[in-house]
Amino acid sequence: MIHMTGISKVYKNGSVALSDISIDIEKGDFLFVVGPSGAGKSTFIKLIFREELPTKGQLVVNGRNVTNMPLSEIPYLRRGLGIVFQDYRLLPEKTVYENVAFAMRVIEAPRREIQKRVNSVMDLVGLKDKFRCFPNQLSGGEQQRVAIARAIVNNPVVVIADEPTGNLDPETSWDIMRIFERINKSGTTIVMATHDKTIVDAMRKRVIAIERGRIVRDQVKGVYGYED
Ligand SMILES: Nc1ncnc2c1ncn2[C@@H]1O[C@H](COP(=O)(O)OP(=O)(O)OP(=O)(O)O)[C@@H](O)[C@H]1O
Repeated sequence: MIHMTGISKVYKNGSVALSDISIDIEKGDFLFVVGPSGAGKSTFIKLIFREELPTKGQLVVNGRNVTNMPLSEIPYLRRGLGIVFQDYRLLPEKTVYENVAFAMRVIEAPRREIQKRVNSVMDLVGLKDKFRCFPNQLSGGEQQRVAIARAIVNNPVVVIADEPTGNLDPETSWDIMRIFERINKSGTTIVMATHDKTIVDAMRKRVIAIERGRIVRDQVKGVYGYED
């Protein structure tokens, strides 16, 4: 599903974000990426959706070699991925319905199919009564639900999330994590960078810890492993 071999990332200013990372993430995995601030977690996530290119190494995502991918193929790579950010990144001038439907319009799905699918994912995230709202009329937790609905509307094989509960209170964070767990139960791979110790310790999923750009721990039913 996602295979990294000897991946390093050095930014233009000389910052070494990742050094010689190798990891295999398989279909259905639920992977937490933890580690101190500045360790390389966001860079790890950004490489997967080709927001950044590795400086060295091989990266294959959903059977596509990301390392030497022409720019014209990036949209096809991203169609197989759902991406969720800490700050939601919804389109402010579009309604909730349009924010979610937009991802399907881009791939020119038929109108009826869009309606059916948007209904179904909005149901899954528990937001059916907010179709006509604009993002600024929603709470942070609700906005993140919309962002998750948008991420999964095209049935991605992998959902990657960078600190999706970073701006949310503990109770709302749990609501969001239960949605991710449901998505994972249907066979979708989840890769999530997080600083949320309580959630990681309670969920006992696969955990990798990154420190100074290296994977220093890879556990099957892992724990957060750092103080808050
Ligand atoms: N665009 C960039 N240009 C230069 N250096 C960068 C860039 N993005 C990240 N870095 C550097 O790369 C290193 C890893 O950063 P990264 O954002 O991946 O860490 P992180 O583990 O996600 O941190 P946090 O938990 O604080 O979000 C840091 O030293 C950071 O300063």
